[in-house]
Amino acid sequence: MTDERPGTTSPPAAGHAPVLPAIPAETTLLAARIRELVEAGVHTDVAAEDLRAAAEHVTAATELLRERTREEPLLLSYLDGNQVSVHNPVEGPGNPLAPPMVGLEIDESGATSSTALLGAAYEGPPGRVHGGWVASLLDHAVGRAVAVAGHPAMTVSLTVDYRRGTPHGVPLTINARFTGKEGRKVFATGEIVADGETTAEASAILVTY
Ligand SMILES: CCCCC/C=C\C/C=C\C/C=C\C/C=C\CCCC(=O)SCCNC(=O)CCNC(=O)[C@H](O)C(C)(C)COP(=O)(O)OP(=O)(O)OC[C@H]1O[C@@H](n2cnc3c(N)ncnc32)[C@H](O)[C@@H]1OP(=O)(O)O
Repeated sequence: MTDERPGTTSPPAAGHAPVLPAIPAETTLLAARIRELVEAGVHTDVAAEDLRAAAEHVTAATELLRERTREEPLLLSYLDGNQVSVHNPVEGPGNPLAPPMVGLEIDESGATSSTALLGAAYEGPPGRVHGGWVASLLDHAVGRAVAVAGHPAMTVSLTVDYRRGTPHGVPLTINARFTGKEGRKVFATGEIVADGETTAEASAILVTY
C-alpha cells in the first residue's frame, strides 16, 4: 500500500515496519483530543439533548476518518524512533487508548522507568485504576525492559501482586528490569509507584521469538 501522507516513509518492505523520522504532529494531536473526549464523556452530566448533539459531532468525525484507511496490522504499520508502534495501546502516541506511557529512562544497571497518568476512564475500584490496566502497564514495561536488554520477547506468564489501589489522576512511575535468561526464556520484574508508594509488582517470563 502506498502512503502519501507528508512526513511518512515509503511503503513497508515485507516484514519490516517503516520507521517514522517523526510522528506527524496531527497523529498525536488527534489521539490527544480523543483521549480528552473520552475523559469528558465519562465525566459529563449534560442534558440528554446535548449528549445527542455531541454524539452527532463524533459520528461526523468518525466518518471523516474512515474516508481512507490502512489495511496492515497496526504493530507493523509504523514504528517510532524507539521501535514501538505509533499505535501501541500502552505507549503509542497515535492511539487514543494508550494513556500513554511516556519516556524511557534507562539507568546504568539497565533498569527502565517510564511514567503515565491514567484518568477516570480507566477506573476499576472507586478512585483506582482497573487491575487489567495495571497489568497492561506492567506487561508493556517488562516487554520494554527485556528489549532494551537485547532480548526482545513476548510475555508467556505475568504474575501481578496488587499491593494497594493504583490511583487515577496521579502520575505513575512504571519501573521494570531484565533479571535473567535461560534458553529462550527471559525473566523480568516490574513495579508501579504512585505518590512514593509501590502499588503493584510483577514478575514475568517472556519467550524470545
Ligand atoms: C510482538 C512483537 C513483534 C515485533 C515487535 C517489534 C519491535 C519490538 C521492539 C521492542 C519491544 C518493546 C516493547 C514491547 C511492546 C509490545 C509488544 C507486545 C507485548 C505483548 O503484548 S506480549 C503479551 C501477550 N503474549 C502473547 O501473545 C504470547 C502468546 N504466546 C505465544 O505466542 C507462544 O507461547 C510463544 C510464541 C511466545 C512461544 O511459543 P513456542 O511454541 O515458540 O515456545 P514454547 O511453547 O516451546 O516455549 C518456549 C519455552 O518457554 C516456556 N514457557 C512457555 N510458556 C510458559 C509459561 N506460561 N510459563 C512458563 N514457561 C513457559 C516453555 O516451557 C519453553 O521452555 P523450555 O525452552 O525451557 O522448554
